[in-house]
Amino acid sequence: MEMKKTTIAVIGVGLIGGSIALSMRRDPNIRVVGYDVRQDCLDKALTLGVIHAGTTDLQTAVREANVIFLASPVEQIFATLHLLTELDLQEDVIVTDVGSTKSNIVAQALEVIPEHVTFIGGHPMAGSHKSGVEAASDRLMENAYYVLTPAPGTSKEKIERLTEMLSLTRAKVVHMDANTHDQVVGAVSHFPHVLASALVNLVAGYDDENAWHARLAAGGFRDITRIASSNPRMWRDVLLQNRDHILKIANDWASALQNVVTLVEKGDPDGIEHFFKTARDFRDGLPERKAGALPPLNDLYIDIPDHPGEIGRITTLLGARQINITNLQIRETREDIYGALRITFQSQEELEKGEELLRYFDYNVYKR
Ligand SMILES: NC(=O)c1ccc[n+]([C@@H]2O[C@H](COP(=O)([O-])OP(=O)(O)OC[C@H]3O[C@@H](n4cnc5c(N)ncnc54)[C@H](O)[C@@H]3O)[C@@H](O)[C@H]2O)c1
Ligand SMILES: O=C(O)C(=O)C[C@]1(C(=O)O)C=C[C@@H](O)C=C1
Repeated sequence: MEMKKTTIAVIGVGLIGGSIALSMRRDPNIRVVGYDVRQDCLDKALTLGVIHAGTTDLQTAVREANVIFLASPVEQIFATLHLLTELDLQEDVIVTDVGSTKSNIVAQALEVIPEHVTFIGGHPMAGSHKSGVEAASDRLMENAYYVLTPAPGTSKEKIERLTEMLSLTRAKVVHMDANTHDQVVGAVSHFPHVLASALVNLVAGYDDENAWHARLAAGGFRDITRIASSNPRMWRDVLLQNRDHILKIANDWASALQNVVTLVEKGDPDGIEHFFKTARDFRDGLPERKAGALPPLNDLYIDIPDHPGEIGRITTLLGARQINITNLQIRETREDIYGALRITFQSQEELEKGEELLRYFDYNVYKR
């Protein structure tokens, strides 16, 4: 007898929705239906094999769904929650979201969602400064934390069902209340995006006066500001939704900066060194994502400009330094976007050597 398929609806088939869809597709008994306001996003998702079917009609997308993932920008998640109240849904459906903020979304969902629907807030702590389904990957969330923020009283069985389904992402699912999530993630994700963009804007102003700024911006500036290339609208929404925590963190940040200014004004070498040392010790002690239960990934992703000969140049550079690779895959080749090359190295050590080398030659490289 054929097993009944589980249907997943992904609302917003971009970077995160697409990555969820790809992970869910690991299970042959899951059928993934994508909904997006943009037909071109659905077309790309179908071409890339991210979803089984796509529609711009929300009712069609959700009618058969057992689990609905809301994966649009945060402001649109609110709008979709409202729309869902007017649609036919399965009796035991689970609705979850992937929004970067949680308190307001969870509060809104509890207010509007009908009783037969279970809402469980969610947020995968993995992503990229890139947007769109073409950047989606079934490995994006591997070994990352995936936070669920079930409201008190949520059915344990439904939480377990969603948790089991999320094991397909290979992320580590953890639970916390929405406010704790917003405070912690405000500090480790939201506010860093503010800092990165503020620093870039400051330097851009200096660069207007003296164009050497952009030219001399090397590894340090690029490392700390990578996330300033993220989607401005997404971060606009995040800041507005996490207002109180952001304001508190910004206040603490201003005091922290003032402390350094005072040390510099006083010319206090021990204080300055201590400032850098405490930061280094905490940073070096951060748990590494690769240290999960799964074997480490030796994959490196490289953005390749659409110039002839770029892939040959990359493999020649690696070969000349005897850096061994075991696999090479062109992830996306379309006229309208850059290609992304995935290189699998023989070992973690070779990956690190390759990464350093390619960064030196100005390639935009990243690990997942
Ligand atoms: N980018 C990250 O690093 C990251 C990480 C974790 C969570 N998130 C959260 O994931 C969500 C999606 O972010 P993303 O980076 O995948 O963005 P994205 O721009 O890559 O994808 C968003 C998709 O939603 C679609 N969309 C817009 N309005 C819609 C609507 N009303 N209904 C349905 N679809 C709609 C867009 O067309 C697009 O395809 C956001 O809520 C964000 O806070 C992002
Ligand atoms: O890696 C990045 O580019 C990200 O910004 C990912 C990141 C973050 O770590 O801050 C951004 C937003 C999220 O909601 C979760 C993860």
